[in-house]
Amino acid sequence: MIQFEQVSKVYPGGFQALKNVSFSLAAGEMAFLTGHSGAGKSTVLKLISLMERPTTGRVLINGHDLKRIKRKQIAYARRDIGMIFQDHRLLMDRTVFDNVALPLLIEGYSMSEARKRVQAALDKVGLADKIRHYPMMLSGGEQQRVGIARAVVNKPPLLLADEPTGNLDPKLSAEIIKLFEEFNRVGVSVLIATHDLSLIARMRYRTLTLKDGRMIDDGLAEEPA
Ligand SMILES: Nc1ncnc2c1ncn2[C@@H]1O[C@H](COP(=O)(O)OP(=O)(O)OP(=O)(O)O)[C@@H](O)[C@H]1O
Repeated sequence: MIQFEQVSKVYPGGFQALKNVSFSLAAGEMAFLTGHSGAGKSTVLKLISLMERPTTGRVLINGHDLKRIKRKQIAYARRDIGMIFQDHRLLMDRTVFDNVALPLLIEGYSMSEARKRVQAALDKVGLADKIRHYPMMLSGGEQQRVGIARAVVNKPPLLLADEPTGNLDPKLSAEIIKLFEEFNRVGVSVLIATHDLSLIARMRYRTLTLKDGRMIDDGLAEEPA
């Protein structure tokens, strides 16, 4: 699904965020990406979602070299990726329905089809009864679940999450991870960037570890002492 081959990224200004990073994530796999602040986790996600381009090396998605995707094709290519952010990036002056429907309406779905899909996505994250609410009326955990519903509403084969539990307590964090597991169980590939090692250790998933832009480990995380 995702393949990094000797990828380096130097940002304008000269900072090298990634150094010769190679790894792959198989279709249907779920893994965590961890490392200290500034280690390069978000940069990896930005390269996959075409928000940044590698300086050297190749990033392939389903065998397609992202270098071949032209600027005009980026929006189309991104439809296959559901993105989830720590700050969920909801439109606060729009209802839950409007927020989740947005990607579908941009893609040109009819309102009646969008309504069905939004309902199904909100059902999956357990928020069907909050469809007319505004994000302000929801708890932090609920807001994050609206963000997840928006990411999955057009059924992308890949979910990328950047610190999705960053603002949540351990119990809510576990619930969010359980949701990712449910999507993974039906075949969606999931890559979750987080610095929360205790969360990862409890999960026993494959964990990719970055340090100063290098991939230093790829295996199961250790339980913190
Ligand atoms: N657009 C940019 N321009 C210049 N430098 C950048 C840019 N984006 C990120 N960086 C630098 O690259 C390094 C890696 O950033 P990145 O956001 O990938 O790290 P991270 O592991 O996700 O960190 P955090 O956990 O703090 O979000 C950081 O030192 C950051 O300052």
